[in-house]
Amino acid sequence: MTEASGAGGLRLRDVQVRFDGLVALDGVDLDVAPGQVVGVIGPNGAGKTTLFNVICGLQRPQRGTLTFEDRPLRPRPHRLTRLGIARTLQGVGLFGGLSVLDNVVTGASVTARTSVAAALFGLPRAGREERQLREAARALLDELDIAGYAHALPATLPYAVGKRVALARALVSRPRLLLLDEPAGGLSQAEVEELAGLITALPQRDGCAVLLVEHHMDLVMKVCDRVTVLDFGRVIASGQPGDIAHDPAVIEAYLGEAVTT
Ligand SMILES: Nc1ncnc2c1ncn2[C@@H]1O[C@H](COP(=O)(O)OP(=O)(O)OP(=O)(O)O)[C@@H](O)[C@H]1O
Repeated sequence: MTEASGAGGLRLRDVQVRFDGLVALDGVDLDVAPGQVVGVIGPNGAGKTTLFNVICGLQRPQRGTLTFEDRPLRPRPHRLTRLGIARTLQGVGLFGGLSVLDNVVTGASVTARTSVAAALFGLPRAGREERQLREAARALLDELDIAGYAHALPATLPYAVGKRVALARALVSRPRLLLLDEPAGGLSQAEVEELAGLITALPQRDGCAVLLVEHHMDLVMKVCDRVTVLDFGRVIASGQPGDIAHDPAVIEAYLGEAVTT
């Protein structure tokens, strides 16, 4: 396990988001070090989605700072991959008219785009990069055990396969930080187990760090190096999963529900 240092990875300090009178995030600090898997949990309405949206650039905080790799981070949803950040969304969110392989390729279209000009004018570099990209996409499908679906359309896929395709699409840009929004939603227990294996392996990919916003407590406790717990927009606990599970404030926030490791 890696200790949180904040250096180099993602760092949020004193982030506040208000919706009219409601404080959705209240002075939130969060660190995700390179190669670390960090979970964000909390009861309904705790601010998890708002926090995810702040990091993706979908929500501007009224206060606070974000840094990534020691530089100020001003995220915009459509420019995240250029910064070395990728995300998967709740549900699946694939392009219905594109094959699985083409869906994965779109995940890299920003970083790998050989300059639109090169593609437009048919320069050889464009073709070569396109081929390399498709090879990388195929390799990812293989790695995620879904190569057999490369030419299928999203509507024909089992739900869990669609989620893997979405993961492949996020990974093809070789992100240094991957944001996962409730990846276990809608999966069976066996599929969650498989997902746990995939997430745990992610840091071996170029030291990719993972921020996991998730309701599924078993998954969080199993795969995370550190966990941050939100309640009413505030961080009420942050630490290793084993400590979090026994933290009285966390147990109270979950109204005594078992937080199991
Ligand atoms: N666009 C918005 N306008 C007004 N209030 C909002 C908005 N988005 C979120 N909120 C409120 O902010 C608080 C935090 O919501 P958020 O969706 O971030 O919580 P959450 O932890 O993701 O909840 P859940 O687990 O139910 O998805 C809630 O009280 C919610 O009602």
